[in-house]
Amino acid sequence: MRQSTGRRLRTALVESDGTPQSQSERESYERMYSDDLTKYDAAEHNLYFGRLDLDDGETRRIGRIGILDDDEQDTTLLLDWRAPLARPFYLATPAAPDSVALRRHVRTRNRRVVAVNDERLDSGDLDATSRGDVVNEAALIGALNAARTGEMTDIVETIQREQDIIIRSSHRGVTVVQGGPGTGKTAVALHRAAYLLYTHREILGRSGVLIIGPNDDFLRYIGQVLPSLGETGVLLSTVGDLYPGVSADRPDDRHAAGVKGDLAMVEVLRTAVREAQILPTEPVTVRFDGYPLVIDRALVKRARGRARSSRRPHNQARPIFLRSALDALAEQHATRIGSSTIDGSQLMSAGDVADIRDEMEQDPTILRALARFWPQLTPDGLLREVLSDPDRIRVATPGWGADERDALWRDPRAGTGFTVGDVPLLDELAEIIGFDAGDDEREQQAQWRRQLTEAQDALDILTGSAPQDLEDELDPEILMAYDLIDAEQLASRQTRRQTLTTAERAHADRTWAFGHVIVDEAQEISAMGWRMIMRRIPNRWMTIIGDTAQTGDPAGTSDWGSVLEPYVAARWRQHDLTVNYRTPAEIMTVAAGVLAAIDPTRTPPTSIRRAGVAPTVLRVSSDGIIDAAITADIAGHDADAAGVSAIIAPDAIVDEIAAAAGADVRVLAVTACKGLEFDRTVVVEPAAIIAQSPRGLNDLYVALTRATQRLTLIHAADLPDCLTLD
Ligand SMILES: Nc1ncnc2c1ncn2[C@@H]1O[C@H](COP(=O)(O)OP(=O)(O)OP(=O)(O)O)[C@@H](O)[C@H]1O
Repeated sequence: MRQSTGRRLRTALVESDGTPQSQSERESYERMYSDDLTKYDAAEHNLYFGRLDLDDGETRRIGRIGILDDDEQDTTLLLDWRAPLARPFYLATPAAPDSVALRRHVRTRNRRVVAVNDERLDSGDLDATSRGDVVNEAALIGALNAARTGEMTDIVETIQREQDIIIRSSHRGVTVVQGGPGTGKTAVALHRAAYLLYTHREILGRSGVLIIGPNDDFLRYIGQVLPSLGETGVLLSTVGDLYPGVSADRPDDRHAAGVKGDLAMVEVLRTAVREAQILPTEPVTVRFDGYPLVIDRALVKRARGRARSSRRPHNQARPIFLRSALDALAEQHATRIGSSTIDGSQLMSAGDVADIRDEMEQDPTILRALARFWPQLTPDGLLREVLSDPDRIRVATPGWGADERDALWRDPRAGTGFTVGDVPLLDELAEIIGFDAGDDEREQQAQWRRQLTEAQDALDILTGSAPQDLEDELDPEILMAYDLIDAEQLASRQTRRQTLTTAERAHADRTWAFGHVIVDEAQEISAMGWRMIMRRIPNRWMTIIGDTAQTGDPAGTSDWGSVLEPYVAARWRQHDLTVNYRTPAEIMTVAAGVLAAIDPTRTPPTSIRRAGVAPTVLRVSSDGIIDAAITADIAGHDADAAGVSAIIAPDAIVDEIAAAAGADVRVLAVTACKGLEFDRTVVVEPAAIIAQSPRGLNDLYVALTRATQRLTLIHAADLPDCLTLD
C-alpha cells in the first residue's frame, strides 16, 4: 500500500499542465496521498492487535486501519477498529459473548509477534480471575502498569465497554461524559474524535472537529494520540487560542478569573460599546466650502438614536449614524447659503441638498469630526482601552463594588498582551461590534500580500543557499521547483493549500462553524467561555468531558445542567464513567476522603488495580519543606528509574521549588497539572493547597489523583482532617 501510494503521489506531483484546474487537482491528490502515507506510518506500530473467532467459524482480524487484499473481491484482511464488525472485540464478555467463541489479543514489536493472549468466551465458565466486565484484562493491566513517557498513548487495543459506548454514541446532540479522575475521559474524547471522523468522514472532513483543552502543556501531552490513530486533521486549541490573532496563555489571578468569566460581563461589554458612542459636550465647528458647520449635541444625539434603533452591531450601524449626521449638516449648510435674503425661504432643491451631502461624505475633515462620536471599533482596541482605564471601567459597571472593578483593571505598564480570561471577552465584543462582517475581503487581500512576500523570501533563501557544485545531486523535483515556481505561483499554491486544510482555515476564522466540538476538562470553562464555544458550533453536536469535583477555576462549573440548559434546554445526555484506570486503590482511598469533604453524596471511581505500596507521608519543619520535596522526588526516581515524576506544590512556593530543583525535575502548580499523569508524584503542603483557593479542596483532589504508582505527601502544617491516612 505504501509503495503504490508513493507511486501515485509522485505521478500526481509531475502531472500538471499548469492550468489552475489541474493545479488544484494536483493539490488535492497530493494531500490525499500524503495523508494516506502518514496514516500507514502511524499504523506501523501494533498494526494488528486483535482477532475474533465467531461461533460459526468466521474469523475477523482487527487493527488500527482497515486493509483490503488486492484480489478481485477486495477481501478484508484487517478490519479498522472503528468498523461496526470490530465492535464485539470491545463488548463481548463471558457473560454476554455475542457469538464470539474466542478473543485473541496480539502484541507485536515492529513486525514480530511478542505475545498472544486468548480468552475463551464460549465455555460458559466465568473465569474466577476475570472481573466479568473487564475486556482484554491481561493487556489492559499491562498497559496500565507500563511506565509513562510524558505523552499520552492511544487505547485502541483495550477500550472498555463503558468507554466504547460513549466513543460510538450516535447521539447527535450534546453528550456529557462525567467521571472521576483517571476514568479515561480524555482517552474517550480522543477516540470519539477518531471514531466520528471515520464514520462521518464526508461531513466532518469539510467542517472539521475542534478539541478544546485546558492549557498548552495538556495539548502537547495528548497531541500524539490522534496522529497515532491516523487522524491528523483535528484542531486542538485552548480557550486562550480560540480567537484568531490572539494567543493568550497568561492566566488571570483567581479573583479576576471569576469576575471576567461571569455572565455579567455581557452587559459590561455592551455598556462599554454604548459608551464609545459619545455626545459632544461643546458644539464642534468645522469649515466646509468656506462656511462654518456646527456639530452640536442635538444633531449627534439624533443620529445616534437612528443608528441605535437599527439594532445592528456597532460597526454596521455606523453608516446609519453618518448618514443621519450628514443629512443634518447638509440641511444646515443649505439653509445658510441657499436662503432667500428677502423672505428666508429655501431656494435650493432637494437634489441640490443631496449633492451637498454627497460632497460632505468625501470631506475628510467632516468625517474625522463625526468619527469621534461613533468611531470604528476593534475588539482588542476597545478591550485594551477600557480595562486599562479605571474611569471607563466604573462607567461600564454601574452598581459594582470597588473590589470587582479592581479585578478588571489591568496595569498598562504590565504589557499589552491579553490574559486567558480576556479571550471570551474579545469574542463577545466582536459580536457586539460586528467586527468580522464585511472585513473578509480586506483581510483576504492583506493575507494575499503577506503570502506573496513570504513566498518571495522563501524562494530567495532556497535559490541563494543551494550550493552550485551540489546542484547535480539535487532531487529533480526540487530543480523543477526552481525553474517553474516564481513567487506568485508559490503564493497561489499556498492559498489553495489553505483552502484544503480545514483545521487551518477554521483556526483563522472566528465565524467558522465546526461539525463537532469536544471540550475536555470542561468543568473549568466559564460562562463567558461557553458563550464563545457555542458560537463555534451552531449545530450543537458536542461531546463535553469533565468532572465537576475537579473544578478549580472560580468561574468554572459544579453543575452541567446550569451550563447547558441556556443553549440546549434539556436536550443533552449524560454518561458516567466509574472505573479509575490511573490511580491505584491505595492512593484513591486517600483521595476519597477529600472527595467526601467536597461533596459527601459523590461516589469515588473504583480503582482497577493496586500498586502494592501505600502513600508515604513525611512531616518536616517549614523551612525544610522545599528540600524535602526535592529529596522525595529524587528518591522515587532512584528506586524506580523508569517513567516520569512531578512535584505538585502550592502557588506560593512553586517557583522557589522549581528554582532549587533545577531543570530536570518537573514542578507544577495544581492548575498546571490538570489532566496530566505521572508515575510518581510528590504533593507538597496539602493544607496550603486547600487554603489558596475557594475551590482548594477540589484542587487537592486533582493533585492527589495524578500518580499511576506512588504518592508522597510532604507537609509542615497539620494535615487537613479530610486526609485520612493510616
Ligand atoms: N481502556 C483503557 N485501556 C488502557 N488504558 C486506559 C484505558 N482507559 C484509560 N486508560 C488510561 O488511564 C489513564 C487515565 O486516563 P485519562 O487521562 O483519559 O483519564 P481522565 O478521566 O481524563 O482523568 P482526569 O479527570 O484526571 O483528567 C490514561 O493513562 C489512559 O491511557
